Amino acid sequence: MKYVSTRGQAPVLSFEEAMLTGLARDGGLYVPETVPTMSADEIAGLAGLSYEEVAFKVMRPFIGEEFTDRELEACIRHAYAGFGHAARAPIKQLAANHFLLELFHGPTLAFKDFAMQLIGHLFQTALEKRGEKITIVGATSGDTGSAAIEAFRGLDNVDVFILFPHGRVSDVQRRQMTTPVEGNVHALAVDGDFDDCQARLKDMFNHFEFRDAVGLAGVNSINWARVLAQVVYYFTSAVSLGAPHRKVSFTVPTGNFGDIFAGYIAREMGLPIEKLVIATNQNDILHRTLETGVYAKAGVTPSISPSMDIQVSSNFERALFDAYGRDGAVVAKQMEDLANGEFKISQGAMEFLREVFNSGRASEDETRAAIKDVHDETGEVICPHSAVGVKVAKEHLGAVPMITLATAHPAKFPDAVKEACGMDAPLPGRMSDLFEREERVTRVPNDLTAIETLIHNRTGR
Ligand SMILES: Cc1ncc(COP(=O)(O)O)c(C=O)c1O
Ligand SMILES: N[C@@H](CCOP(=O)(O)O)C(=O)O
Repeated sequence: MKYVSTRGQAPVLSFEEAMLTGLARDGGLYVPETVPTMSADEIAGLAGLSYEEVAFKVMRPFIGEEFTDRELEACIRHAYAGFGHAARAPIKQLAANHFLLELFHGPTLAFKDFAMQLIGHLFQTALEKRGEKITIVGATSGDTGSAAIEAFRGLDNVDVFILFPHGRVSDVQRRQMTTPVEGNVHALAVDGDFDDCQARLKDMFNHFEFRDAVGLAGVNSINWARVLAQVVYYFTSAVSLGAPHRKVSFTVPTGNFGDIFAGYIAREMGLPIEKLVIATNQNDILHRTLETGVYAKAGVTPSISPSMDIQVSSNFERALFDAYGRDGAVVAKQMEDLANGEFKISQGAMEFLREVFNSGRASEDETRAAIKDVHDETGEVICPHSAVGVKVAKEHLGAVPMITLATAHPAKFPDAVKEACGMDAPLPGRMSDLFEREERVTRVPNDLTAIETLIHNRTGR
């Protein structure tokens, strides 16, 4: 299996190379040259298998010979062993035709653990064989950072630097990043928003002298391996509701477009998904784009679902690449236009996107109302991101079962949850002393040179 860049100018890589490389050297994102498919019989054969067994069958065709079957099996087994639910991604019924896919039973209580725990083990396996040391830099609006730190803390051959927007993540999210004691973990609070953090990260990847000196690697959904690991729960949940004999739809709370793009890949592989619904909060650039055909930045407004406070939605580039018939030059031009604030998508590409994706948005009040309604109707307490999903999903319910992704545990956002439905959302016992632990964080300006200098100094590279 080979991987190509969405901008068409970077070297074609293997899975392992693409995983260790992160952002392509032409600024694009790696995608598989062709997407392997599964027949209806193969999908039907997933019924009754464990999450780990499905993960192996779904991911194996994307992963080259650099990982043996044994190595891949071991990585998958270790990745999910620490999850707090035997099913890993259990499903709950909310209404007759509406289901909630709980993706928050991993160690840091958000869906990011599904991919991050796995790539932690894949990176380790690859780096040990190669005898290499790397510097991971991640940008986070709250959840990717804690999941990355959890997956890579204490490793000798990895330093991990996480850029998060100062004052714009929840207290629980911040403390998950700032309280680990391991010396290879560096939490950096940036004076800016998530888009600034992600832009500085991409600047570092595009600064080849720095990139090569520190051995830069990325674990944001820039990294194809992150997206791949997220494809698995689309299969487990759809099959548990009767796929491939029965179609399903998904609503996905969306920010950086990685999670819903994983659903798109599942659909391309042959999973019978009728609708993939993009659910945005008040930072609704993706919903507006689907409606108008113009991707226009409008500034980020902080919300009660802070992990989705994003305007530059990185993985949308992967969808555009397919929408434009895999023409990297067109994608590169659109991304160049975005630097000036917006780009217009062609009619043909919009038809492609609208064929696959639906969309909706939830205001702050609608998000709070969805938390309350779900609690009143089912007794479940959900997080604000999941509530954005539920609100939008309800507008798209039909004959086909709808699965809404519950992307984080409510305990990560206790204030918003309490205000919305009056319920406390306590942290699980193993984290109950989170607010007594000492924080270690460095405040940094939104400035490439300052951040690169800090990383040079801390790593000695
Ligand atoms: C809790 C939560 N929900 C939803 C999202 C959106 O996911 P994506 O960025 O993959 O669209 C994120 C992060 O982005 C998140 O942390
Ligand atoms: N919501 C994310 C933003 C980064 O997303 P990623 O999937 O590209 O890593 C976060 O919590 O950090």
